[in-house]
Amino acid sequence: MLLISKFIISCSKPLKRTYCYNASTNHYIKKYKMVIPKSRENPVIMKLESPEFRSIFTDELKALIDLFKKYNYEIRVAGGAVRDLLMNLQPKDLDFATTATPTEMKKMFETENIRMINMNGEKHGTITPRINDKQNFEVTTLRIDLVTDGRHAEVQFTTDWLLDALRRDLTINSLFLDFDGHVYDYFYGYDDLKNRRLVFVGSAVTRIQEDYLRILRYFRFYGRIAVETNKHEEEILKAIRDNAEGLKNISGERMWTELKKILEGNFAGDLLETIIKCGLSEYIGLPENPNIDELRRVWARSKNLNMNGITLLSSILNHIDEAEALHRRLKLSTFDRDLVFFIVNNREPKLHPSPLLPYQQIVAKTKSKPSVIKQYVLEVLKYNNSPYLQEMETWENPKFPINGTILKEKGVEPGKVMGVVMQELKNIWVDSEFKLDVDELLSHIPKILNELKERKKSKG
Ligand SMILES: Nc1ccn([C@@H]2O[C@H](COP(=O)(O)OP(=O)(O)OP(=O)(O)O)[C@@H](O)[C@H]2O)c(=O)n1
Ligand SMILES: [Mg+2]
Repeated sequence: MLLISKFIISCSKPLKRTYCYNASTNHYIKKYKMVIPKSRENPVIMKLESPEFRSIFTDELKALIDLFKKYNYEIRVAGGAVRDLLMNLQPKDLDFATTATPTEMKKMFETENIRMINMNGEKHGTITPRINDKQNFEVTTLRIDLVTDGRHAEVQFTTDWLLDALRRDLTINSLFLDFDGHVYDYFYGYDDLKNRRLVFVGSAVTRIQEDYLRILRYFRFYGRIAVETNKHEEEILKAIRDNAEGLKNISGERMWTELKKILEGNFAGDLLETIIKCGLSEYIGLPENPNIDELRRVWARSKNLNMNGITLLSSILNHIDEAEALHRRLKLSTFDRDLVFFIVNNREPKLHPSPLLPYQQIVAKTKSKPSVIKQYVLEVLKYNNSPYLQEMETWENPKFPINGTILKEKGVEPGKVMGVVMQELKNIWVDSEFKLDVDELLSHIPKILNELKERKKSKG
């Protein structure tokens, strides 16, 4: 049933606005109060004409724009892509906002025989048409988030661009761009972008309580935008500290996606320290007593080495149990999980006359993927700012001179036994610092086979 609801909107400006909405949710919301921060009377602030902007106009996008025009709906680029274009960056992905409701969009695309994919977003207003079987566009109806539990929102569709800007996290992410290049900025996001100032739209507390992941998004964008380390507005840090617990219900995967970007961005060491100081550790899988001194050391010596996020994060871990706890909370990928374990186990500098040899031996002995283990070793060398990093980068794993054919000729039966013999010979070769030749290696076969027999016997 379609209901008309009245929403009272109070502003920080003297003006008081009343909005009427076509509400298609199940609830009849009698009164909805929201505070509108200081906003621009005329939101169009400039006309963008950069090469990056021109480059978004694929044939598919042009077809999409024509379609919305034909049906009289407004559509604009929204959020992060506008921010990136204003910084003369090529946006990674384009999000679109429209005045058309999902039902109206579906009808339009069906009439025009345009396929829609991934209908999961419909509830929150997102429809994804695929044009010319080539390009997908995520188009989301303008909305306000009515009821939020810090993760999910119950939404109300609207045709008011200002209200859609108001539900967004940061002012720099609350901009719209039409296809003539007009930038719409209600909450002074462009000024903040120019001043490299990172602030929430209106109240930081409200925005964070709508979605606690925004705490981490804040730090991520700080790394992207700010020019100076840790110049946060006190009100924002307070809002983060006071709402840290909200992160407890956010999924590990989503948090790790954000945290990894923070750790690989600008000011990563300082931001991680701030994150810890704000009391986020216990909710995001970090140790209770993180090793801040080691974090500072690693950051100071290795910040320019393009470390994997895991490498910097490892510095705060005191022992392997803390790496396990981190993985339990953040649900790391196999690569990241094994990397954190590898670093914690191998970060003590190895004392050897040929400093790289112990690492090269680890790579050469591995049963799985030597190229992956080499990457792990490179991360350990970055962690320690080792002068041998470059040498290790160019080092190639020497080719093991024994293969299956040679072993077969020597009478080793194929299958499990051959696998064991091969690995044993490889270990002997690696321990000889890659020096033993084929004949010297083959002379070890009888001993290995004997040991195998003995082992079998003792197992019974
Ligand atoms: N928790 C979130 C997630 C997203 N957004 C809004 O949705 C837009 C798109 O979200 P997303 O693609 O996740 O982020 P981007 O800002 O586009 O950043 P990125 O370049 O990493 O995609 C954001 O710009 C912001 O306006 C938000 O307000 N709150
Ligand atoms: Mg985006």
